Amino acid sequence: MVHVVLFSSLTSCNMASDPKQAKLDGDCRLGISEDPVLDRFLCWCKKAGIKLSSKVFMTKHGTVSDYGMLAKEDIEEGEEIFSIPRTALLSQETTAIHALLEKEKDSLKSQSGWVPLLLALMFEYNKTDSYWNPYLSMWPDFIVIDQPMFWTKEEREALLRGTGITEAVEKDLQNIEKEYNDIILPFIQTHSDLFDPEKHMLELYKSLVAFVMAYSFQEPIDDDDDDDDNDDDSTDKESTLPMMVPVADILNHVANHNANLEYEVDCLKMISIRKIHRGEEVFNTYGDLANWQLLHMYGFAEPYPSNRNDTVDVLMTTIYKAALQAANSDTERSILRDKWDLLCHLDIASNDGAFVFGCSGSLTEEELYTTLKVLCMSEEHFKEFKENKGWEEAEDSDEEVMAMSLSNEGIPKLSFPFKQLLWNTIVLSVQLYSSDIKEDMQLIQNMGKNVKLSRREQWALYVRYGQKVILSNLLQMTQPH
Ligand SMILES: C[S@@+](CC[C@H](N)C(=O)[O-])C[C@H]1O[C@@H](n2cnc3c(N)ncnc32)[C@H](O)[C@@H]1O
Repeated sequence: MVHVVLFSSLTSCNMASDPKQAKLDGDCRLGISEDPVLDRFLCWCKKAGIKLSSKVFMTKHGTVSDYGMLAKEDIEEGEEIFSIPRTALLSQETTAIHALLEKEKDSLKSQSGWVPLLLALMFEYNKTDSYWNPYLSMWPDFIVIDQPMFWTKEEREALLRGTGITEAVEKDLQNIEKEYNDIILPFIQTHSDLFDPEKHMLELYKSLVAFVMAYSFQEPIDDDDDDDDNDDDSTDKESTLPMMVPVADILNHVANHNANLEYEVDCLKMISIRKIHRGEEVFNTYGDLANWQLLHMYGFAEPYPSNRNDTVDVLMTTIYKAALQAANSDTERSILRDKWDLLCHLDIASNDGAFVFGCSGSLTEEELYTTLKVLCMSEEHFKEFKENKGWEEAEDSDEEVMAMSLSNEGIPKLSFPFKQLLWNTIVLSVQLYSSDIKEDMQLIQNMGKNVKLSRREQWALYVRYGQKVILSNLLQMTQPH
């Protein structure tokens, strides 16, 4: 059962554009705070129809990071903590320039799919009388998050080499610049009555991208709806539009979260998924994210070992490299090249893909199992495999068997050639980092004692160490006797 505890209805709200003025209009607020910017936002929330349980409050004090939400009374499992009507969501459909964005939609298509929302944010942010002003004013200039894209290249190399983040950031930076020059700049120059090209610079755009990366939401696609549509592929949605969800985006994340966002027809609701005690922070989940993904997109990582979703990516090309290194002749190397090309052709492996390992084994077991099997198979078997373009109905293509074989229980029981290849692959992967596991372990153990680290160094350490622990366990499991 859902218990709803709402603020009693208060007097009408004067949306003062001066934050200090809002303090005087305390009656209209959806809660009380000592922060005039937050007060003004709370006032806006009430007017926008957002309902907040009287058992919680928003604050910058006592949270894991800046704004967050704390419980001032115990909250039972299944209680509604707040609800947001869909009209209070900021997206390309609710911005004042939605008609223009719709008209120009073909020229605004981009790889990220974020361009219309980013333009909406740019427009609303600079419009002093924007309906969304009290919301967006919470993050002046959007300079809030310290994602690695804002670190120097040298820092990224020194702290994050081997983690997968440096490559992801390089791609992001290239895409941001390309989208800005190819799509955003021509658009704002054409619409100079709405946008000031002097104000809308690449640097602001980069901060906005970072903001959308860390604060926007994407409604999950309902698989049941797809099933109901059964055969009609034309109705299949690839993804939903990104949007800003005021109040929900105040919540911080931990893997062991205590609340979940539910998407209903008219509104979005944050519901507690277990008892939250008075004084505890209300935590949402941003997804089952590994520490490297949290640092890349949100600029933080969970302290080791609290992130149960932690994973490490092993580059697919590393397994190929390991197989080539173990080959004894040009003929063997040439067969391996054929095998690799076929795996890529069949979309089982790729030159920029990765095998993912979590705390209990492989999370990409189908790809890994097939790759191990093909790379280790005899020339005759490979000929057959090639002629069939894969296995039609091989006994061990069964998903459960593969998952079992590549779990932490299964890996030590793999055949010798599989284990040997996996071991060689992990040895090469470990070498990609700029520090070894012992150094990182000592840093973790001495943090707060004789070791003082900056925030960036700390986050990077949690990412590296978590990954190295998974790799080191894999080394033990695959150790050739
Ligand atoms: C959706 S916002 C949450 C609200 C944010 N704390 C604020 O003050 O605006 C996401 C950002 O909050 C911070 N954050 C969220 N969870 C965190 C955590 N467990 N530890 C440290 N920072 C966190 C990160 O900076 C992240 O990019």
